[in-house]
Amino acid sequence: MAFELAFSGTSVAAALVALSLLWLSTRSRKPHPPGPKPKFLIGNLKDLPSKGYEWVKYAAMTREYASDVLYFTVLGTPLLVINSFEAARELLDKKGALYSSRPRLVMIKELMRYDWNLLLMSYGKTFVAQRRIVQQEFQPAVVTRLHRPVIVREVTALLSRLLATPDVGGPAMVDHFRHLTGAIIMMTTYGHQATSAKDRFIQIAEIVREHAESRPGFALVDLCPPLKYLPTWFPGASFHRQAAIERALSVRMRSEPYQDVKERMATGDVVSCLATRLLAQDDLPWEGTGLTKDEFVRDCCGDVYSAGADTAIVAMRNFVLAMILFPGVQECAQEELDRVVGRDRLPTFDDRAQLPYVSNVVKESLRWKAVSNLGVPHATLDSDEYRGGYIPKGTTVLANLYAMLHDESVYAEPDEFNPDRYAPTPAKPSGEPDPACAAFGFGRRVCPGRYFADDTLFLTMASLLHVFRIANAEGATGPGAVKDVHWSSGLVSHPSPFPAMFTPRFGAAGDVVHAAQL
Ligand code: HEM
Repeated sequence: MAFELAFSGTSVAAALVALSLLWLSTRSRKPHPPGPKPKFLIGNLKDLPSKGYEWVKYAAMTREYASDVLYFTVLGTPLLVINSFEAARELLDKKGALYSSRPRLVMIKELMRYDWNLLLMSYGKTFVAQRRIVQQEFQPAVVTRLHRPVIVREVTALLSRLLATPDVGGPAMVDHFRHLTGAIIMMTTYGHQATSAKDRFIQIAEIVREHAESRPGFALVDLCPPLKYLPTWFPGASFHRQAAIERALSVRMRSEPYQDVKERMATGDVVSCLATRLLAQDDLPWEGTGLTKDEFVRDCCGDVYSAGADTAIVAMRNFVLAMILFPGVQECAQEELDRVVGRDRLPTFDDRAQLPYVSNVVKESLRWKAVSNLGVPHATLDSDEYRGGYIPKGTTVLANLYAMLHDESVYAEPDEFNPDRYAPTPAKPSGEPDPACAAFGFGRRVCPGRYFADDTLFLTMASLLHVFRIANAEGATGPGAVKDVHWSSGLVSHPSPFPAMFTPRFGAAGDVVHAAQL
């Protein structure tokens, strides 16, 4: 594990004293779930997988310790890693009330003051109130009525941009998808039309999101919280300066687009969006949160971009990669689209029921490469027991979504991209399980944006497949057509950049897209 902070001998000494006390206070005589034996003071610090692909290494440890849950202590902090659907259902779903908090995360939440954000917020009144609002706003009926028209418009705009620049290098592809998801989220949340991926609000949100997302919980101050009391001038306490910069950015991220929509409301130049709807609502559950109504609405709006933009971009990039590497899948999906949609219009949401194969491509994209391999860490609100193993209060819990979505006993040949696996067979009348039951997390923290995400992914993937043949930069497809793609660690696993080419599949493709834009 790479510490992200510089630290001096003095701060290490201070940390050691604090750790000894912590170590003594957290030792338990009860047996914990299986895992490597902890060492004095540092616990299992050296046993934790590092240097990338941690999810694969945790999955391998499950075989080594013959247990689907693994227990570690890291500098006094307990950590539980869940490697199977069954254990995730037992603990995170069925005992949701116990497993629904988030870890302390000193650097991000206490020093960067990102504690206003739902994704990282610990259980409490503000969490319950904010979660209710975000959940209501992104439930299926609201997504269908309010958000689908925005998705349709922005997906059509993406097709038009790709017709103009069919050959997209890795970074350009990210920009195309960032423009798409950013424009959808900025419009649904603030009624703001983003005209490029360089939009000012998208840019600020991106910087903040990148900082918050990169391996939260693994800065030295997270592993040894008493370090946060070191004065700013103290050798090794440079994290305070870093946190101050990021704190200011985080304030801008949630304040500037919100201020902007309120100014537009004052002049009457505004379309209905999350901010206007919430501000007009009399029964918002903000009381008891310690915030004013204005601050509460501002924070609910701020939640959406930070949790929703990058996740969808990564799912889309993984899909493009799969379409290049598995051309047979691409052809089957295009055959279905030609049959159901024809070649004189674009696919719509109403077509979905007649497009089972394309719908299964969406599912398989979320399974083949999980957007968030280790999910967002949960934390226990009280002690618990699982198969005789004691799990203390305050344990950080990682759900290894990769291990669940690549479990060979659940998904045959899990590394293959095979949408047919979801089709019913005599042996498996319901097909293999829908990966949504893990890809979007668990229990009371399950992703509230999952229906919105599913709609966005369906229309984007169906439309790209309908209009374009997707290939590598030389126009080739098949195994080996893209080499050396790596996935990053962190809350979201980004693939490294790879080039792709989007070539119109039929002569009238441009006209069809143009007609849909009118
Ligand atoms: C492919 C797209 C997406 C994936 C794979 C995804 C996945 C996830 C996962 C794994 C979690 C953590 C769940 C847990 O802690 O157990 C989560 C949380 C969350 N997601 Fe998504 N998400 C996606 C898109 C979106 C979108 C579009 C939104 C916008 C509304 C959104 C909003 C949220 C929020 C607000 C949370 C925090 C919920 C909480 O902590 O209570 N997500 N998502």
